[in-house]
Amino acid sequence: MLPAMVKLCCGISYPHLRTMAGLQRRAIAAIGQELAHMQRNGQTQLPTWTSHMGWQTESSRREVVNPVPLKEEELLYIRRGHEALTKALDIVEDKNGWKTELTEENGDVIYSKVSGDRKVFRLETVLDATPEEIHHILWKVEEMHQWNPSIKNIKVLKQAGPETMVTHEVSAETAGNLIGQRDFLSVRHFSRQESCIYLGGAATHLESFPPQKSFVRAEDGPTCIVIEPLADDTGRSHFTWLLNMDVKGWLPKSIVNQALPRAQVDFTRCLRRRLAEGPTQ
Ligand SMILES: CC(C)CCC[C@@H](C)[C@H]1CC[C@H]2[C@@H]3CC=C4C[C@@H](O)CC[C@]4(C)[C@H]3CC[C@]12C
Repeated sequence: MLPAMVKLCCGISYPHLRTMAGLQRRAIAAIGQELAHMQRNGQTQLPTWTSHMGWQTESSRREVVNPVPLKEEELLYIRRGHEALTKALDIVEDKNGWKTELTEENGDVIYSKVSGDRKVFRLETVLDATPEEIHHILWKVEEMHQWNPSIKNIKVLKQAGPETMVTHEVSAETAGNLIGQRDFLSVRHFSRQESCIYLGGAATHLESFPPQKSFVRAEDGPTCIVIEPLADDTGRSHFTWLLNMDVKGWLPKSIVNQALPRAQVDFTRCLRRRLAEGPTQ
């Protein structure tokens, strides 16, 4: 029944899909990835025309020996990851209403705007590394505290396929951090469209990991990082990062709205330094 429904929907929507642009395309790509997962696990068969949509995931292109079927719960996290990414891209791609918050000498520019009930920040900069190199470092979340003093510890609690994970993140209690220590429970998801890399994330819940007394649980997201290669063939990338965070606790908005763009600049400075060190095994 489900495969038949999928086929029917695909057939009806094909002409519309071909004429879509921008964000709509990305949303469709996200749905496509999910279908690709289902297909890989033998849960459904896609019609042959879908091969034109670029819906194969990186891992489905590789030879999978003994693929482990994804559980219901894992599919749920993958869906949440997609959703977070799509929502965050919606925010960054809406060009209206942004104002320049700060401009750094190294080229970082942070823009802000009010989205929903809070201010969100969009950092734009150029990094001296390829999207692959940046992604490689950012996806190894458990190593992030080694090069970034604003992070105390990150643990991967669940892996849902190769592109999605649930993580517990603890920020550090550093002198510059006016907000204080926070912990986060997030779903993190990545997707690749040609040479661009998209990292999305949002706060989530795990019954086995409720908020703890020792931390104020903050909520990150919907958030995203977009990494695109520069067109000039220099191996550099354009880096866009949407910080959309509810830090919780009782803090005046003015303090929070000063600390967040600072945290973004600090994080990016550390990322630059880490990239300059090159790959480590
Ligand atoms: C100001 C205080 C409360 C928070 C400061 C630390 C902030 C900047 C830290 C805490 C958790 C961190 C995130 C943890 C995990 C990831 C996933 C990774 O693939 C990209 C970076 C990203 C998205 C980090 C960005 C920076 C981050 C949001």
